[in-house]
Amino acid sequence: MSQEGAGAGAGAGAAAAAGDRRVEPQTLAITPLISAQRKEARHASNNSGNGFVLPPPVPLSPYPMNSPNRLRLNPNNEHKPDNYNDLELDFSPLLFSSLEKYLPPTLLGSSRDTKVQYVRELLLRYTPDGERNRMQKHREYRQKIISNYQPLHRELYSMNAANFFVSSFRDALNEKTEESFRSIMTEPSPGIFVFEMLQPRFCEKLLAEVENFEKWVHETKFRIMRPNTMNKFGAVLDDFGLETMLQKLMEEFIRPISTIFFNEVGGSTLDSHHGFVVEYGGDRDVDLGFHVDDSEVTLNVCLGKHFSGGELFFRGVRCDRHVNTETQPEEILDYSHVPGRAVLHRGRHRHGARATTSGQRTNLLLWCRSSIFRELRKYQNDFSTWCTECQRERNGRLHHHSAVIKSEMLKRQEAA
Ligand SMILES: O=C(O)CCC(=O)C(=O)O
Ligand SMILES: [Fe+2]
Repeated sequence: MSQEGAGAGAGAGAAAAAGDRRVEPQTLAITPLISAQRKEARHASNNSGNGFVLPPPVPLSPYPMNSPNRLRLNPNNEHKPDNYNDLELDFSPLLFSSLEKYLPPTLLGSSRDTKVQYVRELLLRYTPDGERNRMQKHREYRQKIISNYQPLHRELYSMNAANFFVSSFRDALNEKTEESFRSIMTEPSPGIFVFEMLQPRFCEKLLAEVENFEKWVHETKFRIMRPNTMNKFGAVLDDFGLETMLQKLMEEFIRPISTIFFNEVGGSTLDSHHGFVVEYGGDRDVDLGFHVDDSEVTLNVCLGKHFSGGELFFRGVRCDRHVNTETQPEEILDYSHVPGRAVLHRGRHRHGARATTSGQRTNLLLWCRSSIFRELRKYQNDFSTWCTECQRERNGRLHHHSAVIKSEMLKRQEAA
């Protein structure tokens, strides 16, 4: 969660607390390649000034410089890329397939493994050291958990729509049309969608699995990372083996919905996620402050059990620049969780959760991200397609311009 929003106590991104294995897009910036090449060229022509040519400088990079992997400038648009979705990769599978057409021609026909290795090496070269270390540490952390923790319900670890979802949700997802989605949803406030999603049996099993994991953590005294810096309790599902299932949940179920309702924030290109549960009541967290999520689209489903309180409160969608601007009355929405029922909203829709006043509440959260959207966002400063405040500013500018034009025209008419 980003540390934003009035009164928010949120942390600087879940990545910091319980990092996502996939790398954020900023690590793929093209600029370092250009400057590195320039530096090389400068060194190559280095002359000591006394007639002797200096030996080539020792490369400071830990990566061999003899034959660095490169992409072609002109893509081969005829090439049909492989699908990498089923692989456990440290970068988004979408990156591998979309970069494939830029591979050197000799590699285009090679095995998936060869291509993965080539592209991975290339991506790692542009990943800053700190980020690379963090990724490596997190990989080791997950590996340690997965090789020691014994799951309670193995059937949860691979996607099984018939056993996980209620039939109305499955039917709508078979059709994938706006009409079919609207038929199972309500939209109590613009951009907040509510629908029945999880079967009670699935919720029970997932709750039991989380409990079992926490028991293991307690018994082994394993120090786990919490889902984000705001929640002291809860667990990252991706860290104990549920990553593949949750990635499928995002790609096959949430992305089609987001393509229709959240296209302007990368809904159709969601390619990584952070999946976790939050736990309130009893000796767990009480409430959650006002914040925005580190996601483009957030899925929040209540798993149970019995509780009172814990309402979600929403206060309008804002970009970074406008995150602390005031709420308009029409942006206020309070929502009460119901087990099995999902809420889907933009990550930038400001929200929080009120105190769970009795019983216990556990919710499944899937923060869905789009690396392409994040990359493009860096070059923009007007987000009027989704930020209400940018929209208001834009309307103000348009209004002003048309008023100026009108008065100019009047002046000219009077003068004529
Ligand atoms: O407790 C809830 O339902 C909200 C959780 C949430 O907003 C989050 O974890 O980002
Ligand atoms: Fe949130």
